[in-house]
Amino acid sequence: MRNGYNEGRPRLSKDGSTTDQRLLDNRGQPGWTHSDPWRVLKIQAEFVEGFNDLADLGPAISVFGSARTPSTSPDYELAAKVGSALAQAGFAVITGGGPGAMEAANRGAIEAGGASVGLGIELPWEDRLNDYVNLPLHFRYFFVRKTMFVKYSQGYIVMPGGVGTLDELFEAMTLVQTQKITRFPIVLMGVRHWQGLIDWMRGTMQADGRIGPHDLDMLTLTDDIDEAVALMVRAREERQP
Ligand SMILES: C/C(=C\CNc1ncnc2c1ncn2[C@@H]1O[C@H](COP(=O)(O)O)[C@@H](O)[C@H]1O)CO
Repeated sequence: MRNGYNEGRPRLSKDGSTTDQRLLDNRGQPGWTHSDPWRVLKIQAEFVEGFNDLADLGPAISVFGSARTPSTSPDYELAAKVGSALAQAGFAVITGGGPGAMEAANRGAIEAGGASVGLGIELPWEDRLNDYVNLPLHFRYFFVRKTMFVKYSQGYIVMPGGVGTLDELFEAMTLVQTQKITRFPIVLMGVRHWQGLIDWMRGTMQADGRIGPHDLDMLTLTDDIDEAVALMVRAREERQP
C-alpha cells in the first residue's frame, strides 16, 4: 500500500523543533517578533495548498480517535468497519493520517475502494502517515490542519481517544454551539468509553447551567455503525439544494 505519500512531508529543522513550536513556544523573544509577520506567508501557503488539494474531494466524513489504539483491539476493528461503511455510502474518509484509530478508519475506507485522506501533522518525533492513505496532505501548522477537517467534512465520527481526540470533539461542539457550522452530525462511537463524559457533561455542566439544555442534543452516542452512517447520509441529503 506504500506509495511514496510520505515523501512530501515536512522535514524537522536542524535543532529538531517543529514549525508550531517555533511559532508558539518562543514567548517574548524579540527576534521572533520581527520574523512572525513573514510566517503569515507560509501559513497562507499552507491554507492555499490545503484548499487546492481538497476542493474536489466530494462529501467526506472525518473520523477521529486515539493514535494509540492497538491493531488488535475491538476499537481498531470498529474504526475499520466505520471507514468501510462510510466509503460504501459514498463518503471520503478524512483522518489525521496517524496510527491507531486513524489508520483503522483509513484502512477500512481504502479496502472498500473509497477515498482515504490523511491530514498529517509535523510532530517532534517525525511521525509518518499510515499505510492506508490515498490522498495525503502534510501540515506544519495545527490550526491550518484543523480548518481542513471542518471545512471538508459533513460530519464527525469520534472513536475512543485521548487528549487530541477530545480537542477535535470539543472544537466541533463549540463550532456547532456558536452556529459556525450547521447540519453537522457528531457521533461518538464506543459507548463504554464516552458514557462517563456524557454523564458528567449532563450532570455537572448542564445541571450547573454551563451549557444549554439542548446543547448535548448535538451528540449521538452509539456503537451501531448503521445508525452512525445513516445520520451522515441524512445530513448529506439535507445539504443538497
Ligand atoms: C502519539 C503517537 C503518534 C501521534 N501521531 C499522530 N498523527 C496524526 N494525528 C495525530 C497524532 N496524534 C494525535 N493526532 C490527532 O489527534 C487525535 C488523536 O489524539 P489522541 O490524543 O491519541 O486521542 C487524532 O484524531 C489526530 O487528528 C504515537 O504513535
